[in-house]
Amino acid sequence: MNIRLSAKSKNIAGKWQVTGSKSETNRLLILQALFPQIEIENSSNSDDSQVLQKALSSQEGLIDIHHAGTAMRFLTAYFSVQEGQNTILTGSKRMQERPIKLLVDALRNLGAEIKYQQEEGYPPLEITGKKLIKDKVRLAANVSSQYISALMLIAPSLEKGLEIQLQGKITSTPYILMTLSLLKELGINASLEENIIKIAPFQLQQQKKFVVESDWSSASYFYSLVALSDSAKIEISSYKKESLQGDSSLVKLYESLGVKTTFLENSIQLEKDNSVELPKIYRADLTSSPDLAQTIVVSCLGLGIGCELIGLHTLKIKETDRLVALYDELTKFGAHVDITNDSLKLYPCVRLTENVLVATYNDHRMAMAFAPLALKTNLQIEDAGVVSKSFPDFWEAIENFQIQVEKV
Ligand SMILES: O=C(O)C1=C[C@@H](OP(=O)(O)O)[C@@H](O)[C@H](O)C1
Ligand SMILES: C=C(OP(=O)(O)O)C(=O)O
Repeated sequence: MNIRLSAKSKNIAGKWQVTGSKSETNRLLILQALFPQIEIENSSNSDDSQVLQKALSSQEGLIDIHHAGTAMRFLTAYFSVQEGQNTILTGSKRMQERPIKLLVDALRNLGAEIKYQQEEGYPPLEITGKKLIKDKVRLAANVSSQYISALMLIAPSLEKGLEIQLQGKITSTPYILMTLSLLKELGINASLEENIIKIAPFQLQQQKKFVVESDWSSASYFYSLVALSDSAKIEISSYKKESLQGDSSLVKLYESLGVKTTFLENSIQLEKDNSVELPKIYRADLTSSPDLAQTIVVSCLGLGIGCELIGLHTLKIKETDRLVALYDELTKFGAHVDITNDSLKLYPCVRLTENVLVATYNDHRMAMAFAPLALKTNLQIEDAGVVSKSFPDFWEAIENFQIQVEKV
C-alpha cells in the first residue's frame, strides 16, 4: 500500500502513547525464556517483538523471524543452549544477507553446534542445542553490538557464567549498556570494564517485574515533526529522564534543530523553539545512535540546512543498506548528497521537489523518517505497512499530529 502525505496544519498539537522499546522488550523476552519468573509490562507491540515471542513459544523446528535483526541474533545464542533441541533459524531474503559469522564463531568457540544451511556466514542456521562448558570468548566489537548482547543474554544461564573480551572499537555501545543494566536489575553480577564483560552464573529465586520504557527511536519521528513545524507543543509517553536507551540522546541532538524537551511525570513535552538559530551545517557522530541517522538527515533536508553525519558504518548491514537508500531517496527531492561507507554529507537544499514517491526497501525507518517532511512538501511513501516492524500504529500517530494520510 502506498500513501500520500500532506500537512493539514503546520502548527502541531496533541498527545500520543508510544509502544514499549523493542530493544528492551526483546532482551526481556529472552531473559524471561531463561528465567520464567520475569514479568514484562508495557512490552513493544512491534512485529519484531511479536515474532520473537512466537519463536520462543514455538514447538516447531523451523523458525522464521522475518526482518528482525535482534531476534535473529538473540535466538541464535538462545537456541545454542537449548539442550537436545534442533532448530533451523531463518529470516527474510534481506536477513539472509545480514552477516552473523562473528556471533556464530564466538558461539562455536564456546562449544555450540551451528551449521550454515546455505551461504557461509549468513542465515539460515541449523542449531543443535548443547550445554556450553567454556566460559571465555573473544569477539570483534566494531560490526554489530547485537552479537555481544546475544552472548550476554545467555551468559547468566551458563554453568560458569561468561567472560567476553571485546576487540576493536566498540560500536552502538548504549545497546550493550542496556543489556548490562537489565542483567544487573535482575540481580546478576555483571560488569564491563575496559573491554572485558564479565557475567556471573545466576538463578532467579522470586518473581521480578520489569516496566519497559516507551521507544525512543520511535520518538525521533516526533522530534522531526516538531523541528519541521511552524509551531508545536506535543506530549508523548511513557518516557523518563534516566533511560536505558541510547536514543534518548535525541533530547540533546535536536536542541540545535529547535526542539525543546521538558520531562513531565511520565512523559515528554516537545516544543518548537523558534528562537534557536539553526546551524548552516549540522554535525553529529552517530556511532552510539545509528537508528537516528535517517530521521536527522530528513529533518535537516526539511529545514534547508546541510548535515555531516559520521559513525554510520553499521547502516550498511541493517534492514537495507541505509546509506545507499538515503542517497537514492534524498536525491529524488533535489538534494545533493555524498556518501562513504560510514558517513553522509547533505548539502543545503532550498527547494524540495514535490510529490516524490519515497521507496522504503522493507525498512520501517525509511518510511517513518521521511513522513515528517510532509510539513514542507507533499510526498508519497511506498509500501507504508513496513512501519509495523517497530511502530505498528505510526500512521495513526502521525495523523493525530496534523498530517493527512491518504491511501493511493
Ligand atoms: O541491540 C539492539 O536492540 C539494537 C542494536 C543496534 O544494532 P547494531 O549494534 O547492529 O548497530 C540498533 O541499530 C538496533 O536497531 C537495535
Ligand atoms: C536496525 C534495526 O533493527 P534490527 O537490526 O533489529 O533488524 C532497527 O530497528 O533500526
